[in-house]
Amino acid sequence: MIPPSHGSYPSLSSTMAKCFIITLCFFLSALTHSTLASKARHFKWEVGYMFWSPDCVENVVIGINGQFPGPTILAKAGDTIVVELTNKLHTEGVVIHWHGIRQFGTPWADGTASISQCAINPEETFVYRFKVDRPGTYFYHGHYGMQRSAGLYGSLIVEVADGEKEPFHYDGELHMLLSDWWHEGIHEQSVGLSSIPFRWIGEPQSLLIEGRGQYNCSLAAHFSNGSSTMCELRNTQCTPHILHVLPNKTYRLRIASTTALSSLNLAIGNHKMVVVEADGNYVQPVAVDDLDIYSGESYSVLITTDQNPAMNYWVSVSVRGRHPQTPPGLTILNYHPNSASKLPTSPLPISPAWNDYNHSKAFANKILAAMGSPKPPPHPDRRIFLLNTQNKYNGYTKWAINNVSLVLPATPYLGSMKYRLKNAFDSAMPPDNFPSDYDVMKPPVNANSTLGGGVYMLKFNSVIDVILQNANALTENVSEIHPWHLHGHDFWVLGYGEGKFSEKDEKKLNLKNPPFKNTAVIFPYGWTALRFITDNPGAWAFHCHIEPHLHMGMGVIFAEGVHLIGNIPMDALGCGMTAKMTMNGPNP
Ligand SMILES: O=C1O[C@H]([C@@H](O)CO)C(O)=C1O
Repeated sequence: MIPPSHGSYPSLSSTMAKCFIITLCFFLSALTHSTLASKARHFKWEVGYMFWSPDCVENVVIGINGQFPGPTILAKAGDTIVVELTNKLHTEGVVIHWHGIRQFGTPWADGTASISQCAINPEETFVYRFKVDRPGTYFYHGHYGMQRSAGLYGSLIVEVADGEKEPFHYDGELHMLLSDWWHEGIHEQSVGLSSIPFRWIGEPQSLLIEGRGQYNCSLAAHFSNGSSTMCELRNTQCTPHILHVLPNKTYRLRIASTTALSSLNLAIGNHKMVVVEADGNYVQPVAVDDLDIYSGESYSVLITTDQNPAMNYWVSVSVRGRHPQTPPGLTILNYHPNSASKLPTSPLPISPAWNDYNHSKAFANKILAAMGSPKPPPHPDRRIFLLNTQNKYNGYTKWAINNVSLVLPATPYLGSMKYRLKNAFDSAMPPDNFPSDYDVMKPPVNANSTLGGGVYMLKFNSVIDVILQNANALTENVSEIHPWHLHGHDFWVLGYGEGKFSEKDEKKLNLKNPPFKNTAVIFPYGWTALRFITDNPGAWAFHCHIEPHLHMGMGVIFAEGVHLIGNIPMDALGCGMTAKMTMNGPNP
């Protein structure tokens, strides 16, 4: 018998006690596992370019496992998602962001190139492993360059855990992932954005519903003035995604927008929608005729199929907030047993005028937290004002926040902060405010911005307010919509207001039942007030979800408690100074 290397043999009684404890622990852990049967869901994905006709015109898209949009992930709250992602793009890197998933304890799986990880090189595999802790309607998308615009996206639906119930009833579920589509490829688009003279991407050619649109033809041809032809709809990649329903049932329609640019309005002929969820959080049920959805947002609505069952009905998605040059995206609510090809005889449902901002504001103000939702703390520890302006830098057109246009570093923030690498990014903390005499109603007096990659270092477990302040763009009388998305957290949307935020607006803030969201819009010439708690150690992007705007610098980086994070997987560190560090050891 081999003697123990040190100490004496344990006594019989202590062995028995340990054995008892171990058995008990084993028993308890088995019990916990069986009652909370959370599951790991494994996926193997290959991301690559492929020919595809999203709107009946052949183009190049980024697909996953040969599919566009990418596969839908269905999970239950508490599950662990494991995606082994292999980059088959051949000549460019890739990452995937899991939009709305907070990544508690796994900040390196947030899928943001230069922020949470190094882009995955061609032929390399990166494993995203993270928990979906909360039921809701989510999606995923590329977060490198403009790969989201190229079609790198899909749905991520998290159902309630086994044994749990949703706070509302429904008989069936329908999905609508919304996007916008350009015939010009993303390389031409992004070169245009960073050229002198500036070349804007323009409005999309088509709006897509579940990756399907119809260019140069119309499903509703018989309602237009005869100039557009009927679309060829059978068995093509652009065949509309029909919503099949039975009469007299209630359906949960999960809607998410991953548009690159467009703000959208959704309406269903003859059917009201009852909004019950926004960005993965329950809201006070509210009935609406049409619904605004900005890029980065998701909603669930309930619809009741109580209309004439002999008919089918239009589902229509149209552009708001920008002068539309894109026809509405259409599909059909198909009552069984009608044929899906039986087109509705009623005209398209009425969408509000693209610039009816009062309509949009009224909708935004109707979205309130469901009863029993967590309330915001009464006061912030720190308030950050972020002025959104369109600027110039050396003749290039940019977007800037407090006059700083974001440029991402070669080494992802998360790694350089965790390992305290010197000079890995801009050490200057960006400003918490902008000059008090700045006139938000006029183009910038001095349009020159600076470039920066500094970080807002936030105290861990503190309450942060962000006042997003919109302003006039470079052209007079133009102020645009920007939907802002926060990674790693939800925030309370305390309110929307007009003009420049001032002290008197303080009392307008809703501290009673503000919705908890991850994306919130700023209206032209307005402000939006947000509050969140820095409870998630990591480095997190906060940015305009309009992809070309982010590409032009419209974002900031927040970081909190990075010293508390666990070991970052090596595969996330293979670039910049973290790559050197893994070869040579950290800086002294
Ligand atoms: O960033 C943008 O640039 C154009 C325009 O401002 C200049 O062409 C536009 O509409 C944007 O949203």
